[in-house]
Amino acid sequence: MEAMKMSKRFFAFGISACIAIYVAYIKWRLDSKPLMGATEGIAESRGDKLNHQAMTTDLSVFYGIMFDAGSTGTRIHIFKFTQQPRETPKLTHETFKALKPGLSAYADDVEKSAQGIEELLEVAKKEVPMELWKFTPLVLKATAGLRLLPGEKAQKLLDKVKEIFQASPFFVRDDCVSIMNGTDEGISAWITINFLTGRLDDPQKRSVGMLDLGGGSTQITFLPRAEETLQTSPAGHTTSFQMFNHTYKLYSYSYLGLGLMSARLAILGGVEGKPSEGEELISPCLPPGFKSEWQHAEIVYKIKGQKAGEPLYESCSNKVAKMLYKKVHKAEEVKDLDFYTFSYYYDRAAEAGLIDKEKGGSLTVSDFEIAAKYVCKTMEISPGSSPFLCMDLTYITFLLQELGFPKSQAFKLARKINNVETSWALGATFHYIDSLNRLQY
Ligand SMILES: O=c1[nH]cnc2c1ncn2[C@@H]1O[C@H](COP(=O)(O)OP(=O)(O)O)[C@@H](O)[C@H]1O
Ligand SMILES: [Ca+2]
Repeated sequence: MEAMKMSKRFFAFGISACIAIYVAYIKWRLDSKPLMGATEGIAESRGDKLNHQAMTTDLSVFYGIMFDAGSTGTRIHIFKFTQQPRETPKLTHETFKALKPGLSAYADDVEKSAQGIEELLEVAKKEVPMELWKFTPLVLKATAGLRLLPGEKAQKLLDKVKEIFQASPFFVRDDCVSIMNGTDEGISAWITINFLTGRLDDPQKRSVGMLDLGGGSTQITFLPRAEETLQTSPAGHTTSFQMFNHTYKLYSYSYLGLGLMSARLAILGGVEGKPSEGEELISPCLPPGFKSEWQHAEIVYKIKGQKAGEPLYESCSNKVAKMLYKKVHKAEEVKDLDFYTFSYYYDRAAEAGLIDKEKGGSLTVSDFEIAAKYVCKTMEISPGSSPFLCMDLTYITFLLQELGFPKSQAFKLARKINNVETSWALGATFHYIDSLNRLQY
């Protein structure tokens, strides 16, 4: 149902507007590569005649501000676009700043959420020239953290942010603050990665798939080549949208509760939103004899490792396999496609020393498995400084296989491409600017 509504919404962007904007994207991508990061020397239009409608006509410089209210943190992305008269816009720069914890951490003290939002807005004020503030769209989209909160609590947080946004000097519409649905999240990230890797200009060119592992939810999005994939997908796992005179039918699904932090809780045997009241959560994935506290979604849990028996990796994988049992749809086709992985896939690979923290790299499912076995083995002797690493790597190893990836499958891990964060934020900004442009017609 959600995906159906989503597809309609995407269609509702308007076919003509979509074609226009994506022709612009494609030309922009082609033109922008050499310009990435090189913003100096570009004349900035600062006249008072600037107005919102002029965004795609007269302006030589414009900006878009996207807040990502994730379950573990809030991040601002400030995108700078340049556009010469009668030419297509180019993405020339991104400014990024992240704060922890996520917005959902303030569910019981909404006023406290203001400080972080205001701090990030200050970054935008520094970055965007003052005379462009009132033409610069400001948007916040929340993901799993707010999806997992009771509706009323989430709404209060959104209302607070909206109040702050409306008092800001930026351009805000009524829809400036919202909870994004999981399919939009996956599609937006898919657009980002295919845009940044230059695959959006040619529908014949093989697109790449996208895997995002957040704190609360995880997404898989790809463009199936086999009709069978679409036909055999469960309801709600496919969606379509119009792009560059082409209808893209994507496989996109977001698993709420299978983000890494939510998965930890499930593996520990806890229930989201319910304190365990003095009771200890004992896990076969934690180092034997290890005892500590773990905070998740504002609740502090007492946690403990199970007594040594089986090797840690063995006992942990049994638990993880049970936790994931029948929760994830295996799409056969994924093994024939190239995928980029984001967020915690990247962070945990970097923490385990599998990739360079800055440069990223390429890894197979087996690499995660070998690292999991190695880390779990070392933890049998000493918990070390990352007591969750055995659990996290084991979970990633199993999740990837549950999603249908064979052990030999290689993934690309990139935090940034051309100095732009690989996240759903850029794709979602495209959509938003597109919807603003539509208002002109
Ligand atoms: O734009 C980004 N740049 C770098 N890392 C990001 C970005 N967005 C999310 N992450 C990473 O995502 C993970 C947390 O996911 P998040 O808090 O977004 O949960 P959610 O997507 O389930 O709401 C962390 O590893 C965080 O570093
Ligand atoms: Ca996220």
